[in-house]
Amino acid sequence: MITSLGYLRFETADLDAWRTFGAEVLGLETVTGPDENALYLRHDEYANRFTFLPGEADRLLAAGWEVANARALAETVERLEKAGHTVTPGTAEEAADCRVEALVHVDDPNGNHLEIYYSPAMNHAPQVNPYGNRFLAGDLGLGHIVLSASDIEASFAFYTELLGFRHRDSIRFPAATFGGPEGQMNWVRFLGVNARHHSLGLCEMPMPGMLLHFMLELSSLDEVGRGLDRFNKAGHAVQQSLGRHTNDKMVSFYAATPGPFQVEYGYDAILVDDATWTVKEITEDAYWGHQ
Ligand SMILES: Cc1ccc(O)c(O)c1CC[C@@H]1C(=O)CC[C@]2(C)C(=O)CC[C@@H]12
Ligand SMILES: [Fe+2]
Repeated sequence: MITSLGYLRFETADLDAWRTFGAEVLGLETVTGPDENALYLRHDEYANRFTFLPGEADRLLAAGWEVANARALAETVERLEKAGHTVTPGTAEEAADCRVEALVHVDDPNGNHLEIYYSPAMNHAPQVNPYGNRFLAGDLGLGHIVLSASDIEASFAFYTELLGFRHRDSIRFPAATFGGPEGQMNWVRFLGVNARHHSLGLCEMPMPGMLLHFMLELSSLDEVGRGLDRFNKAGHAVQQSLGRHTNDKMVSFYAATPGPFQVEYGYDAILVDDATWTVKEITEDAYWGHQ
């Protein structure tokens, strides 16, 4: 059973752009790591939350998902293999690079690559950033990601039945918005693994699985507002204006990154109690804003 979204690893054709964007716009802390050609960033006590490796393209290489301990990892591997998925152990070098004790590799049914790990290294030096940002992460995980899935049923079953993700809510949107057939409605499904409302969104789209956005949560409206100023000043176009979501109640905006996906920068999301939560369908993505 997955307990949180732990890390993201990217390939990038423009490491310098991410170096500047990560530190100066997102307000993350640049940290050192084993590969001197890579860029490492963090925003809480976890030693490594974001790794960028120089390469040909800009894409998410892996989402790292945490389990409680070695036993939980072994049980998860067994469940995946029993269901017919190929699970490959990570090497010692990969674990060292991700700052975890051990990890395994597996693909979801739409080709999004996951790593499942236990025992992330902590960095106990105070997290420093020039903007006084206090990111809400820790046990809630680094934030959330939204992935595309052409066969959303297969990915939904994979994450909920094999990895313990809980369905929180869904929204329908016209398939034509993203190149699908006229008149058809597609789903976005929101899944949680801890008190964060969603750690994963699955967006039904007729294309190979890829990252659509990742979300970072801050502690105040002013941190989001000052972020908005930095995005605008740095020329990272805001692509959806400030607004409040109807499901997790987060106030956020979406902006371009140096990659072909967006970042959502927000605050004020609710926490979910699994004991009392029931699945909903939301029929608007925002109470206001997000234009
Ligand atoms: C509706 C919603 C609630 C919480 C979130 O964190 C969140 O990112 C969203 C937006 C989901 C959003 C959508 O509803 C329509 C299709 C969208 C725009 C995408 O292509 C990615 C995000 C999707
Ligand atoms: Fe989001």
